[in-house]
Amino acid sequence: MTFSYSTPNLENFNIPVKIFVKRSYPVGNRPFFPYPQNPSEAILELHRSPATPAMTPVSPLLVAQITDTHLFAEIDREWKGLSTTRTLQAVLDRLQQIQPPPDLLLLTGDLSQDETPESYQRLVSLIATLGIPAYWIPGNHDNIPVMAEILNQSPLSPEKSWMLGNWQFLLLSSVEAGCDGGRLSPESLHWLDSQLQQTGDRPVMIALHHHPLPIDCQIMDGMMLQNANEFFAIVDRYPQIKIVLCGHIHQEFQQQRGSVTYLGTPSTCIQLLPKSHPIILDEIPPGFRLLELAIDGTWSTKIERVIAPSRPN
Ligand SMILES: Nc1ncnc2c1ncn2[C@@H]1O[C@@H]2COP(=O)(O)O[C@H]2[C@H]1O
Repeated sequence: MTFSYSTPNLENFNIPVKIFVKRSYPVGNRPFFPYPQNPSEAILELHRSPATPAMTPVSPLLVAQITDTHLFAEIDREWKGLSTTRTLQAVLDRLQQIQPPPDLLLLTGDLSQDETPESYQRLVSLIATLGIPAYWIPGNHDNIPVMAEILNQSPLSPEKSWMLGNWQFLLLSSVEAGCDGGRLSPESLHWLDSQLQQTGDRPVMIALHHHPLPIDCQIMDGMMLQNANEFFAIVDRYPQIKIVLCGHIHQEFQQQRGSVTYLGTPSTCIQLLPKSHPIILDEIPPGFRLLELAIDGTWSTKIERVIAPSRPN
């Protein structure tokens, strides 16, 4: 949980103070220390220890990834037998139960199925109920100009590079116009490299829609990141990169490549059977990913799945 304060009493710090309160929510198996849950206690703590760097977080971050929501303009319109709005709602209901709530939400593309302003507007309204800062990247099903115009309202942010909890987050657009497969343009690869040069030795998480590693599914692998080798050539030069996160594959995936763990995440709607040829729909319920990121660069993750009513209750 993050409390942000900028008060007259803290003028001597001369910067807005972010206080990271140790959480007790056990995503992984690490024990957590008790710490004030009340912002005023945390402020007192800071006053007592002015030598403590004000921006130094002391707690792991909790990040939630939701992906491939495939929303339509119409709430009850179904895609392959599921109302994508209702399955997303079930995921958000579960996220709302998590206490303390996640520190940030990553939306990793294919957010609309019909590319309508209404579908993106609904996404904003649904996400807003959580009150969690959210960041997004497009997928191959998205209409980037439409989404960029609508997904710029609080709590959604247009930022694609930021630091939180000592971690650097880099969100990459891997969409190639008119293609289902992904590609990082020369400009995007250059942008990634230049961002990484500025991160020092802070741990880094990169997110992009398309999967850079094959998942042993012929059709999906035909739509993976087409120039993954150019991506790896950069990633391999920065040992501080810990995690590369993707959507697109509608299934759980985890594979190590060098010092980096590549993670794929279930969609909030339909699921694909891993290693299926051709593509086969999986009966397993929709889901999302939680990641806990510690200040020292260690991390843990898990998938949660939710049972979603396909019709209104
Ligand atoms: N988040 C991002 N993902 C992919 N490419 C990016 C990202 N941010 C910037 N770029 C690329 O970097 C370029 C910088 O110059 P431009 O803004 O003209 O165009 C930008 C994109 O091509």
